[in-house]
Amino acid sequence: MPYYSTSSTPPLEETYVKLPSNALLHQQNLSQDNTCTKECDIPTITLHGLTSSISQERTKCKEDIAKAASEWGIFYVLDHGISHKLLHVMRIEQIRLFSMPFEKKRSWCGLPYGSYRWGTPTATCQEQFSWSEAFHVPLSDIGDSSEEFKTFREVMDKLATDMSNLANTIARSLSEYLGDPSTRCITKSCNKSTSFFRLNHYPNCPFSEEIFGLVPHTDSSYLTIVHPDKVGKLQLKMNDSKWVSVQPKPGALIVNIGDLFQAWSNDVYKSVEHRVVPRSGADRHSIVYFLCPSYDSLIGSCTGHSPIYRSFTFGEFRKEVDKDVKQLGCKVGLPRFHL
Ligand SMILES: O=C(O)CCC(=O)C(=O)O
Ligand SMILES: [Fe+2]
Repeated sequence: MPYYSTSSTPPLEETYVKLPSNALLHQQNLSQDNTCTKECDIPTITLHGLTSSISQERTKCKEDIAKAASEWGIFYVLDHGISHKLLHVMRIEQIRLFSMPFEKKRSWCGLPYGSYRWGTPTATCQEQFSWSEAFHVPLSDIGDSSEEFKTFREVMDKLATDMSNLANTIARSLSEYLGDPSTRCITKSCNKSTSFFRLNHYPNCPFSEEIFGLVPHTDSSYLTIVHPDKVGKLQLKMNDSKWVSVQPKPGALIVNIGDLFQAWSNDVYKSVEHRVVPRSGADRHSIVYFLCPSYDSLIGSCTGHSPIYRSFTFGEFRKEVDKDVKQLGCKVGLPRFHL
């Protein structure tokens, strides 16, 4: 019987050690300049300001969000309106899901077929491998109606509604700040059924010094909302190419700008490159909501003149990303659409 058939852990180690190491990528990833040396205090936005009865406070909050999105591409939000109890219950369901036998997770687990991913099937070397497993849950289809996943579905559905409202509130604020009449297009084209959740699990890793939990990437969304657990390990790339770590902040969610907002805003808002490093001695979990439009939605520049990227549909973008990942082992993303 293969060792993993009754274990919940996917065969990450067997797969990783069989891959060759790429000396050049290894050097780039782990060189002195690239090593994460410090913690970073990203901006914190208290969202209460957006609904204040005082107009100056609403304007100030909008400005703060836009400033954080353009200078950092990532920020904490407090007063986000998502119940801590709901997030806690979701976390319990998440841990229960990942603790199921690997074979069960792989084969079905009550979610749409293909929701479960582990490692990096397209990796051609160790440096492209992610030491993690994930469930991608499209919100149009939260899974079958079996009794075993009833609570999971109910909690996920409630959280999806709340996350969708939060994501749309932030997206609306960011787009209104740039003052474009097409503002409504963003929030109109993104709804609960076009966005998705990713539940991430980073198992305890014996090679934590030399491997990624999630390889460096930008998100292919308008924006992303992350609910990390207490284990840090999320890192972002600063303008000087140095990696810094973003610690979880009690009560806060982390919002990061994705590629679509960067394209739409003509590079005003930054889709920040980030990665997760695994930890030896502890597992890590995160719940991630990606605000995405329907595949046929056109992403054009809001400025209308001197656009940096050609217009593209979200479907086209995803297709390009999938092709690059298959052929090159990594995503190219927005540079493919540069004019
Ligand atoms: O686990 C995290 O903190 C971040 C996950 C992430 O970047 C992603 O799922 O795209
Ligand atoms: Fe990400």
